[in-house]
Amino acid sequence: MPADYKSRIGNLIRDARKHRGLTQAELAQQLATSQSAINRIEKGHQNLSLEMIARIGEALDSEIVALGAGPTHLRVTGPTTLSGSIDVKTSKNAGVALLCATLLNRGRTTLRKVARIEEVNRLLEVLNSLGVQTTWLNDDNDLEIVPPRELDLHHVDEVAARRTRSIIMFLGPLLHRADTFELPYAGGCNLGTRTVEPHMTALRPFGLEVKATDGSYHATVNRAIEPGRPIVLTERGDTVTENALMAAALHPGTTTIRNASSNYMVQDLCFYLQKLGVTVEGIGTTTLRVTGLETIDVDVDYAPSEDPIEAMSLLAAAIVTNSSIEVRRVPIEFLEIELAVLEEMGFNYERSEEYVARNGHTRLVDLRTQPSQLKAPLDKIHPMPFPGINIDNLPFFAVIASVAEGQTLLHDWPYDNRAIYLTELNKLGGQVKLLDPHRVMIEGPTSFTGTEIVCPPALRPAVVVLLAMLASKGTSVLRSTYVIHRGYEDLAERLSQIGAQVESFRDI
Ligand SMILES: CC(=O)N[C@H]1[C@@H](OP(=O)(O)OP(=O)(O)OC[C@H]2O[C@@H](n3ccc(=O)[nH]c3=O)[C@H](O)[C@@H]2O)O[C@H](CO)[C@@H](O)[C@@H]1O
Ligand SMILES: C=C(OP(=O)(O)O)C(=O)O
Repeated sequence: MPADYKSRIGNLIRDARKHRGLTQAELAQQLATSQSAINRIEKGHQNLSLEMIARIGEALDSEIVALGAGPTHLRVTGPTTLSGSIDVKTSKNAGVALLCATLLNRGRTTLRKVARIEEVNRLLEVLNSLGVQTTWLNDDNDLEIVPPRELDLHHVDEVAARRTRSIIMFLGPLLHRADTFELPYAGGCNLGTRTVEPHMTALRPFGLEVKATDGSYHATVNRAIEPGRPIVLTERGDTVTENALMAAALHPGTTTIRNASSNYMVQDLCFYLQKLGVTVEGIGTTTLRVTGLETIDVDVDYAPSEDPIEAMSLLAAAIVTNSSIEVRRVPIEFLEIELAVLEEMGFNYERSEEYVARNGHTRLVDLRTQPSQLKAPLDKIHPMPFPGINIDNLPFFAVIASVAEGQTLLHDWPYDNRAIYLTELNKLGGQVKLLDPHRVMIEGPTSFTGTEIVCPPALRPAVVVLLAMLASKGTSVLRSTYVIHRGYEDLAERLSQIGAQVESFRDI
């Protein structure tokens, strides 16, 4: 094995091990070898058998070398200047909430222009395993969902379910369909502990009890219990609010939900529930009043709105490459604060008149970015539940701050284990210092230089690395991009259409 191959494989193994949060000694123990052997492997000083590479890949849940239909990677040549126009697609988070909500309806739901992403694919697999028929109708990604008369809750596709966090949103609708059921544990990005306790607070008033054992949630429903007073959420979480809304939608009577999230995906869900005939008042506020129905059996058509996080990603792509592009169909009401901060940092852009999204409610604009000289903001940047900087948009400020003059402090208070992935930018020449698990200090401006990086196991930080690669001099390789496909449809292809040099490949 030539030396540079050994050190490349060693680097991949070291990165994958660190992403899994393992020490060399812990990995060594799993492989029944010594810490010094792992150290030699990672330094590229050790010949490796194919069998050993496969065992390491298994221990790290990351294929180091794949054959045939293995993971996809991206090769990026930079630095790039982007040009032209790009449309924002509909959101992952509304898409998954709406798919779960179709379980409330015995009739047919048609969802328009659904984001065709892996997160949606996993949920479709789970729905199919329950007997739900789902059909992509055309190239516009319109999706038809027809539930069976009786759901088959005994053959849940566990493999698919464990790869998505959204499975947790089956609890709200399913508690009306069965007295007992089991669901596999929720998966998704590796962002630190995210407990289900807030969901229990929201759903206990509907008689739901959940015991977590053997990798599954065992749910039982006591029909004698009904919400007697307002449900007060302990966290203003998006999926928690959605679970409470879905439980309330099939509860005849009025349920009040306080400390509700008023974020974009929650609003899309509320508009869909209204189409189902459910009364929802207070949309866009933190108090929702839902008057549910005994049964719902209607054929409905709904078009979820555009994704503010994808819009932010595309703006960040333009900013980091200092490009003038038009980003169309931006849901401006969910990006206003991000834009205000960017303006403070010196970002120039033009906005079109507002127009209404296909859901008939969300306000959209087209934005034309202009090359701008950015400076660090005076204050730290931190997210808040809506209306605030979106929690999922915070990581994009890391790559934006990297091209701004001065020091920027990002405070990711909600997630215990996400800020660390932003230090991946250092491999491209960035200066991102982890101050503690929640805070990074970024020093700019940076001239990025291309290199090879394994996608961190978190969607937004992985895209942040990709965007920095667009701005990096030379060739970069981003490995194992499934995590990006969880949330973005054809991102590499769409970036290529506006001038990026990105190609997708697999190992042979
Ligand atoms: C499918 C979907 O819609 N996913 C979104 C949803 O996930 P989801 O609703 O599952 O988010 P969580 O409930 O896990 O909340 C995210 C993190 O924020 C913390 N937290 C949240 C709210 C709060 O008031 N206080 C608090 O501390 C939680 O403890 C957790 O660590 O909301 C997250 C936060 O907007 C987004 O990152 C996800 O993209
Ligand atoms: C954290 C995210 O999503 P999820 O809740 O699906 O992991 C995200 O969209 O950035």
